[in-house]
Amino acid sequence: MGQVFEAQLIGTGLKIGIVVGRFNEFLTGKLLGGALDGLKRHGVSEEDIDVAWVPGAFEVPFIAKKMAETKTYDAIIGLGTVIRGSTSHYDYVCNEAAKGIASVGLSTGVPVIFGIVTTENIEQAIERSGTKSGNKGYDAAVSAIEMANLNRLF
Ligand SMILES: Nc1c(NC[C@H](O)[C@H](O)[C@H](O)CO)[nH]c(=O)[nH]c1=O
Ligand SMILES: CC(=O)[C@@H](O)COP(=O)(O)O
Repeated sequence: MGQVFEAQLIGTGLKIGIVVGRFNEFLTGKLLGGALDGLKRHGVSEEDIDVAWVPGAFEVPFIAKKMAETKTYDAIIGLGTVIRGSTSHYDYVCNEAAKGIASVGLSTGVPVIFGIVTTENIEQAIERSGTKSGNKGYDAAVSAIEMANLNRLF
């Protein structure tokens, strides 16, 4: 076997950008709280975390790209909550957010984490924002630390 690359979950010294959608703010605020908790518990200093609010999940990739292009962040976390309504709007917002986040990471070389909750209804969103299914913001923070450290190995 060749080398095995596996990163530590140690956030000391990492600089992290967070982009969070204001749409459904009563839930995205909880995701942001979870992300901040996850980063700080793993050693990221508060002054090394920058937060940018955008109107909704659709706009997350645009500002994530701006942040990534500064080359000052070790990883960027995109947070948002998209809840299906009665039209096709949901699909457009989710698809662009997912595609955009993936594309920013690949084009800039800075890991961008997909912390967008996409649900069929509000109950599912609440469950993933700090209640029975945990907090997807916290999970995104842990992924950001892992990817930032893994990225340094290549
Ligand atoms: N319906 C949701 C949206 N919609 C707004 C879009 O994200 C965007 O801000 C608007 O179309 C202007 O470009 N955003 C969410 O984050 N969550 C939703 O459920
Ligand atoms: C995901 C959304 O954009 C959603 O809030 C839109 O709801 P609707 O499809 O009922 O307009």
